[in-house]
Amino acid sequence: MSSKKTLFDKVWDSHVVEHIENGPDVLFIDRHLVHEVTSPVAFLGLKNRGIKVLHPEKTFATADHNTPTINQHLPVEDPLSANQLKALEENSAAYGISYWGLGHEKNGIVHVVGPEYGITQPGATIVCGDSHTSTHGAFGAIAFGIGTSEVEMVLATQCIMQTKPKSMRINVEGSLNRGVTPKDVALYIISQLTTSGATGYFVEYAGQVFRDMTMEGRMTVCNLSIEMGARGGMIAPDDKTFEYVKGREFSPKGAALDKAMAYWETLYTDEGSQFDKEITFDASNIEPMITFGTNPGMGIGISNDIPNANAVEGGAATYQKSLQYMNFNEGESMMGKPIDFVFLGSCTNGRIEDFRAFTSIVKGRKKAANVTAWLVPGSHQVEAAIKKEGLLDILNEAGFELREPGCSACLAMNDDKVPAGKYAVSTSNRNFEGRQGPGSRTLLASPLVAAAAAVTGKVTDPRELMEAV
Ligand SMILES: CC(C)[C@@](O)(CC(=O)O)C(=O)O
Ligand code: SF4
Repeated sequence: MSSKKTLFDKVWDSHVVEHIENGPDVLFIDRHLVHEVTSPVAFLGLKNRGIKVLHPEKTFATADHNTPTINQHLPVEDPLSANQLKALEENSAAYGISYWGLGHEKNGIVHVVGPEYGITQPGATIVCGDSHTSTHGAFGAIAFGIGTSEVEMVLATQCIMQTKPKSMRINVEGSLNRGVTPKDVALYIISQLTTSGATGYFVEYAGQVFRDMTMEGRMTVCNLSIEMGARGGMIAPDDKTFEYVKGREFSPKGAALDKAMAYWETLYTDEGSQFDKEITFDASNIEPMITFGTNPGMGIGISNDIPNANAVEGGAATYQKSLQYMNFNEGESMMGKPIDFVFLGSCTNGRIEDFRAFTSIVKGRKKAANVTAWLVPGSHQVEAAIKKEGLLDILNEAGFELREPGCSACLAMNDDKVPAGKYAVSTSNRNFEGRQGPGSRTLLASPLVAAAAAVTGKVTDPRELMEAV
């Protein structure tokens, strides 16, 4: 048995409380993030069994899915949303869990505020009743989504039973071309692997492209791991990671930080470690991406034409159904297709870096008259940074308004829904049928592509609008 270990092995093995013979491992969970959608039934389970939350100090709740993104100071009108939010507030109070509800200065999308407040740390195990929990892997944590019954298990025991996934390393070597963002890297990888290409694996992203990325960019990539079926995704922590984490409210300080750093600096894959699967891509092959179908794997480089059915895994019938829903045809170019909505936000691309990118394109231009644009910061910290950096003035000048934090139009669980038949260029992570509202048609893309569409009113290559370098 080789003593060489992958990053994933190191973190996983250091959290195994018990191994069940021919069964799963029992993992200790360092941080448990909670939101209003997948927690009510879990808390009810605790109540029915008369047990309490074992580690409330390791559990953090925020409201994000059902929240309106305007007039958050007013009562929530939608009765279902109001009930969900009220239940989370009451459960958090009953079980002694910190709750960042509507109007709280720390409120925001769960996968945005976790890192912002230092809850997310290298080498930790982090779970949430949400498949985009993989976001936190950007810090070298093992972070993954769990179901409601597992939420209850973690609340009660701070542990979870998990079968160890296989390990995959995805390398992207070289440097990104102009106009290519971390979102494009992720959509490109998913288009190559398909939505099931990493099923059963936990992925480590490695190579120059990820080393060169900011923490926000790394979070975007890890966030999308689930969209190729992976259990999670992670990137080895480095000085960029440590600088991001240090000084945040819940990150270690003083001697505790020195101790943590000693552990964090061991978090890398040993030279010569073996992965169950390893794939390498060349960054020079990646251009701005856009999806044309109804799963995140149905993406193409923006200058390419929609591929024909037999070129696509999953069968011609499924593919045709998808094109029918989108009212697109094989062989068509995406460029120039008229769009109706633009959504900048979500746990994938709702951070300050995303608003900087969007603003860089719309600066000095005007929102297209036929476009409804929703610009939704991932948190109040992002909102404050947008204002502090003067981005809001530029956005307002271009005809855009900034909303208040929340999941918003990423999914149709709040007031922000895209009407049936309308096309939305969206910086979120899912383009399933009806994801943004019944009959809505989602084109997943980067903040640059979203901005280019917002000012032209149609699918546009952002490189045509970028300052010549
Ligand atoms: C549906 C919602 C709760 C969710 O956050 C769930 C998830 O990501 O698992 C999503 O974005 O699909
Ligand atoms: S922003 Fe979208 S993907 Fe992320 S947690 Fe909210 S609903 Fe889920």
